[in-house]
Parts: sequence; structure tokens; C-alpha cells
Amino acid sequence: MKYTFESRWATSPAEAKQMDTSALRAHFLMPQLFVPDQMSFTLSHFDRYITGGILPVAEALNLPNPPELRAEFFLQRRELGIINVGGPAQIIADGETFELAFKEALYIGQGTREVSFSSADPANPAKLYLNSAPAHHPYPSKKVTRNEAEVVELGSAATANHRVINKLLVNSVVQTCQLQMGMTELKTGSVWNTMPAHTHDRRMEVYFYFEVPDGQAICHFMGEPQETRHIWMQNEQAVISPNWSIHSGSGTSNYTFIWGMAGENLDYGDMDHCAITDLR
Ligand SMILES: O=C(O)C(=O)C[C@H](O)C(=O)CO
Ligand SMILES: [Zn+2]
Repeated sequence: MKYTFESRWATSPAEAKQMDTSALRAHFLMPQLFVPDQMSFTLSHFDRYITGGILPVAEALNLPNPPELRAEFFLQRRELGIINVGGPAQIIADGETFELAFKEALYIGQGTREVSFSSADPANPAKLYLNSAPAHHPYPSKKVTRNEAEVVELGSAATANHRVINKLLVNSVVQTCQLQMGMTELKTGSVWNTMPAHTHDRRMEVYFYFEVPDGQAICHFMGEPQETRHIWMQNEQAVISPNWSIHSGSGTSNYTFIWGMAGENLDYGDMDHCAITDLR
């Protein structure tokens, strides 16, 4: 078996409020996405969002058709977003070849039957972080380079949240059904992401932290704004953020993270901000 597939039930805020550390981690944390020559997928019942990691080393890996999807093929009723966080990758989608460098993104549209993933150099393998959401229209597959991203700079060094948001797979850049993905890079000395924090009842979200230096870690905050909990996270781990939850983190150093979301709309700015002094 070249892949693992796990399902996570959706949880209510009342249920999450009762959870201890290990229950929070079991429900929301995805601790290992990258295993050599393997693919890992976790389906959240929040918006039926799939989070995955593919690490092709010795051979090309093909997008599988997990029986849990009850589909003819993975993307029969889904769309896929990929951001490469490793060495150069080659992705072939129904015969079309895409070369994906570090921090480049690829959107693969609904209806694509065959997708294969390989590394250009096994000594520096590609690490393909992926998100997938249900889709009902076959938009064209499209690669998005860093230069094509919509870039927003937020925060300041004084409040330790100076960061650059690279909107890669958003509707100003590529047409998608409901998927949005991007990458936020924190400046040296800045450790807080998404502060002031927000919720968006219309969309769930997943955060994937990477470029966390050795020996450092991220304290990720979740929960209703007046009932927050935290999950300590390591490099290259991901966490599910329900639509009722804030999603914000502070690191013991700067780092980078990928955000991805799906749900009711494609409006990145549709957020309900929480005043910092109101958080509990
Ligand atoms: O640092 C930030 O702020 C973010 O990157 C926020 C995410 O993009 C987000 O939560 C979008 O809903
Ligand atoms: Zn958000």
C-alpha cells in the first residue's frame, strides 16, 4: 500500500471545550504527512476537506482512488491544490506535465483522471503538500509561480507579527470551485501569525507549518474566541481549524505556513476579526 487514508469526524465547540491535550491532538492535529515513497490523506468531515502529503523518492507515485471516496477516480467530484515544499517536482495530470519548484503551486481541476508525482532528484526529493475539496465544475489545471501570487504584507516588527501573505490559489489568480490556498512567511523576529485572530463561519481552514528551524516549535491556538485551546506543533505538521475556531499561532522562531480552506464562498476577506483583548 502506497498510501494511508484517515477520516476525522467534525466536532462541535461544546465537545472541543471538554477535550484534554491528547483528545485535541487526536481530533485536529495531522502529525506526519511526509513518509518516503508514500502518500498520506486525512479527510475532515468539515467541508469534506482532504489534507495530504506526497514524498516521491525512488519512484513516481500515482494519485490513488481510496474506496472511502466511492468514486471512479480521486478527482471525479473533487479539485486539488498542491504546494511544493521540497525539491523540484514533476506532476503529470492527464498527460500534461507541470514542473513545480520550491514554493510553487498547482491547481488540478475536477475530472482529471490520472495524476502522477515524481522528484527530479531523489537526493533532494519533492514534498508535495496538498488540499482537496468537493467540486462540481472542471476548471483548467494551472501552475501558479511565486511571481503570479497576490502578495499582501501585514503586521509589524513591534508587534512580532510582520509577515507576507502569498495568495497562490485564490480566485484573483486561478478559477477554482471552492478551494483557496496560500503561503504566509514570517519575517525574522516575528513569531505571531494571524494576530489579530479571526473566525469565518462560512469556511473551514487547515494550517500546515514548515520551515520551522530544528529545536523550535509552534504553539497553535484554536477554539472559540472566548474559549481558546492550544496545540504544540512541530515542523511539517498540519492542523484542522473548524469554521467556529480561531486559527493563529506563535512560534519560538519565525517560520512559514500554508493555509487552505473551502466552504460557502471564495471571499478571502470574509472574516470575523476578534479584538486581541477579547480573547480568552
Ligand atoms: O498570517 C495570516 O494572517 C494569515 O495567513 C491568515 C490566513 O491566510 C487565513 O486565516 C485566511 O483565512
Ligand atoms: Zn482564516
